[in-house]
Amino acid sequence: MSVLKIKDVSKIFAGGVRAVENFSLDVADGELVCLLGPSGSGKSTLLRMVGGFERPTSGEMTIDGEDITHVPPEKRPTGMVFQSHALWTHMNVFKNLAFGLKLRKVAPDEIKRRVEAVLDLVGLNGYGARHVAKLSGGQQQRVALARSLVLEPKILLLDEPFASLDQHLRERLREEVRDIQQRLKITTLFVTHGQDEALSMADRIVVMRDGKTEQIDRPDVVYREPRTPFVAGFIGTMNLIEGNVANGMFSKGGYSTPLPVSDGPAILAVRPEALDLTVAGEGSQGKVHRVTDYGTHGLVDLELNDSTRVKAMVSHPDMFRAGQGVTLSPRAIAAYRDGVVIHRA
Ligand SMILES: Nc1ncnc2c1ncn2[C@@H]1O[C@H](COP(=O)(O)OP(=O)(O)OP(=O)(O)O)[C@@H](O)[C@H]1O
Repeated sequence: MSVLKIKDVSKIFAGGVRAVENFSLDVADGELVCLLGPSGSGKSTLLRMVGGFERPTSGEMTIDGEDITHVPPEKRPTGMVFQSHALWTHMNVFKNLAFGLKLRKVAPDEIKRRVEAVLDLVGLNGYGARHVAKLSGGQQQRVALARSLVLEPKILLLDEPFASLDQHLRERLREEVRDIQQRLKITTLFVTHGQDEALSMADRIVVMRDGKTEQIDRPDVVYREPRTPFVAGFIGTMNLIEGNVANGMFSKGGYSTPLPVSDGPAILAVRPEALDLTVAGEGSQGKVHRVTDYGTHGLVDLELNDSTRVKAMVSHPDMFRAGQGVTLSPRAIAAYRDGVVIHRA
């Protein structure tokens, strides 16, 4: 059953910036949905509208069937964790967490119980008396998460909460947050522009571009069946080869492959891991430009005859060297025309 319903929501800022346009999404109970997209695609604006920090220009939002479109943030059953965590640095951890509960007139012993439980949940057991300013970046971000969770929101809103942390810590916190989210079964909207984050955490991903939805699907589906060339190029590494189709053959720079679609321009999409290379003298379709050995696998950068660059993942990089001619055999392809998929095999 869906808890959060966003229906035809738009936000046009003063000056005419269309940050979000006719956006609709239903989020199921306990689901974690990632809003993924490049900078400026409207992710934060959308999240802020759900949290009540920004007013939609049009459209409506409901939580458990109740219209929240114009309800102020503090009256919504949502908890938001911002990129810059905005903790009260003059207070200790306990006071940071207790503050919201006090405002809600929760009894002191109940406050103590809830704060301790949530500190335990985020791995900060015993940190209550510590001053926030004396904590590491990762610990501060855990306190920020705890401060939202202690109010037991129906919906947790996370706006790039790990953006300021180093890669290693980011990966650890990502796993911790996913664990906590699944343990509490808390419905969560998570903004990120990191595809790894979205692919590893989300039940579903919303790929956004220019304030609009490009695709809403499970991570594996977004990866394997991107609906548009934009999604194909944004998620993971993808070769997007712009060429032409004539009589059922796609060609580009000396490379050609059967493609059963009508004549005209097409973009061929092939993942590096789905492209087999064979060393060939005569009749080669491309030339090896560079080989990188990553130990577990290799990556071959090659050039088609017209200088189009293509990447292929290989299991034996030592079989290839710069300057060699190769032929290309894709094992899985998709083709796009006019921004939509026209063929998949
Ligand atoms: N208060 C504002 N006034 C005017 N324009 C704004 C305002 N806030 C955001 N915008 C514009 O709305 C668009 C969407 O911005 P938003 O911050 O939602 O994108 P985003 O996808 O979250 O980007 P990022 O990943 O960089 O945070 C951008 O063009 C931005 O410049």
